[in-house]
Amino acid sequence: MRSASITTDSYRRVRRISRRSGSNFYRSFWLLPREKRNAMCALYAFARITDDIGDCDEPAALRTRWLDWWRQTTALNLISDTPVDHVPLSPGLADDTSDWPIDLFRHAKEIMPALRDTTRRFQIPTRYLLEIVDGVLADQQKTRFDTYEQLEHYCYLVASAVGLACLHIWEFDAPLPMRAAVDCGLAFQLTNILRDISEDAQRGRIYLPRQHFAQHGLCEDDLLEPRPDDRLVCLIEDEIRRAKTLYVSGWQVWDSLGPDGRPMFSMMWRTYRRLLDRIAENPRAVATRRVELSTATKLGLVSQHFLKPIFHRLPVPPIEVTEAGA
Ligand SMILES: CC(C)=CCC/C(C)=C/CC/C(C)=C/COP(=O)(O)OP(=O)(O)O
Repeated sequence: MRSASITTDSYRRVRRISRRSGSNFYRSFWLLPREKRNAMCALYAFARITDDIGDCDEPAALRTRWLDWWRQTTALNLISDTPVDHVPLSPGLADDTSDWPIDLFRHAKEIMPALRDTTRRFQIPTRYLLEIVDGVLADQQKTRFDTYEQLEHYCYLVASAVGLACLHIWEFDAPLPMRAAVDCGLAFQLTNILRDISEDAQRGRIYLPRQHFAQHGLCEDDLLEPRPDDRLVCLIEDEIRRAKTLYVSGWQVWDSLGPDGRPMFSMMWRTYRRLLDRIAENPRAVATRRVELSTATKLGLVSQHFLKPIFHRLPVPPIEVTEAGA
């Protein structure tokens, strides 16, 4: 197959992976012009597959080997165009790649051409993509954080690095709004951690730092109690306040974006900020089950699509700032 049609086919695959993911973010991709939307699908498919390797039902040692191979494949593909079949297999990985999880080998062959095209077209530093893999790799080795700084570093890798890559696709006015982009990633990831807090705890993963549990006289096992006690609710409320402040700082990304990126950024920000509001409405509930946005809320957010011509001029709703500052 000629290289142009390999790339076209690869974009078809990443669009399908993104569409089928059911992600809260996918709807916002439609606010971008086609070339940028395709690039977002390539980035999303890459992050989705990375996450799926880390979450698959195989022993941690094996997941780590697959992630190592995935990291090396990404680096070699993006930096030196090395075909996926030529990437050496690390010791302990089965030669029969059909036994690999989630069809990893096939996925790699399918998505790398689109990812390579996207990173070159939009000059996305390879470093950000490798950082995303590093975050998921770290998650295999360490499922607890002692301090908030350690949690921040993890969130930087799995979320802020995604945001920094997005900024290259959306286009921004230099200089890169690094602090705001990092805070936005932290805000999203903290929201995600709060939403999934009970599911993750059942799977032995606790992301909120021990330092914060200790401040409330709690230990991590308290997360597994069927009836969350008031101290746990206070801990969750503290994290909600922290996340709200990060959303305000993260919103400053908007100022640096051009007209293509603003609607999508705004919708992503509003979707996850709304999710945080849902969590805040009943912090006790989130300690025992995952909270979702209602279909009506999702439809409301989608309807902003029809405001596209004026959307990029909308400022952040003042209520968000007031709430976060409170
Ligand atoms: C500057 C900037 C834009 C920063 C933010 C970067 C960003 C988009 C981070 C995503 C982190 C996150 C919570 C992913 C979950 O995705 P998912 O598809 O699993 O989400 P879902 O479970 O809510 O559907």
